[in-house]
Amino acid sequence: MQISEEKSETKSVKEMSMDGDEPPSQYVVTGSSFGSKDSSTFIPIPIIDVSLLSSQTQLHKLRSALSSVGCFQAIGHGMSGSYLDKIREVAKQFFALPEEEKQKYGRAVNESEGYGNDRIVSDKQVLDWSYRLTLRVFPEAKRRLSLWPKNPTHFSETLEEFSTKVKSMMDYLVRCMARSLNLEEGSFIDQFGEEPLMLTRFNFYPRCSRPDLVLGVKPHTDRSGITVLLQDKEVEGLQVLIDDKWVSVPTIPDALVVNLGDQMQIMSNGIFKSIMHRVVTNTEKLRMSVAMFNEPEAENEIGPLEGLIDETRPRLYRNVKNYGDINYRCFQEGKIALETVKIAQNSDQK
Ligand SMILES: O=C(O)CCC(=O)C(=O)O
Ligand SMILES: [Fe+2]
Repeated sequence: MQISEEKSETKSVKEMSMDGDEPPSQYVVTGSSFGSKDSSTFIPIPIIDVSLLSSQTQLHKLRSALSSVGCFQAIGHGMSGSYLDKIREVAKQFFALPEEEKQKYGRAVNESEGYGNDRIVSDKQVLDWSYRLTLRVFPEAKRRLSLWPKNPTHFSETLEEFSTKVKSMMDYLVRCMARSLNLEEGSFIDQFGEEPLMLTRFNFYPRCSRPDLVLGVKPHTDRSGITVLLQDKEVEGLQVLIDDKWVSVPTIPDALVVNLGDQMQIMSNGIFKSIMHRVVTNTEKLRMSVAMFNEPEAENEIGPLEGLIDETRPRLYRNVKNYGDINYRCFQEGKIALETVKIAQNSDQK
């Protein structure tokens, strides 16, 4: 089997994109899961100024954003627009390399790190119209440097610096999230353990002739604690599900999108919401994004914080270890991971 898992007789997503081909059936999303964007209602995505999170007003805004929609656009995070452009440029240079060059970092079958398309787990799986380069950045000792591109030459150095900055932003945000709930600021961070994980994913979405049928990424929630996403500077594509409507997340060049992931939903006993999101394709322009995910150490047990459980809000989730594995198994079985760790509630407790 080929490393990329694409059969040699079939065209790659990139070739189909360039030729404007009708996408093959494996990429076509059918049924109600596709939905359509409801453009009749405008639902703004909250904007939070990270530099102001020492104030109660901004903390309140953070809590309200996370407990209603589960995402926000972060500004005032200390990374300038020109710095973020440098990251976008490195991603662009990598994806522009010839396919053989990128395949030097190809994801092996059954591995999650490296360059390639979807990991294929079932015949019925609908494929995403995208390419990704996934790399673990923390803990440092677990980096697989053989998969870190040598081309462009400053790739590793740029990724190292960016992930260090995003890590400290994430740690700060997770502390602020605890404070926004009137908890000790280390309450969530403690559950991440001594050596929390952090993963980067560079996403590349070629043009697609049928955006009405094909998604860049299917609807999902992130398995992370939180996710920080650098969007394309110009091309929109990310949509979040709010009140059953798909809402586009506007591109703000200097902002970083913060999505709450499943593990923070568990730790916050369901107060914070892990946001359902997807990426749409378009006929005109290719799109790129860089996502960073933090996660508790696999062997650390996580669970709802005691301070967030009482008679009016009973414990919603059991304690779990290695949620990443649970999430992956559920994906293979077509189950929703968060549902499998939920504690059944008596109706009189609700
Ligand atoms: O490309 C995007 O905007 C989002 C990507 C995403 O949801 C993911 O990588 O988990
Ligand atoms: Fe995501």
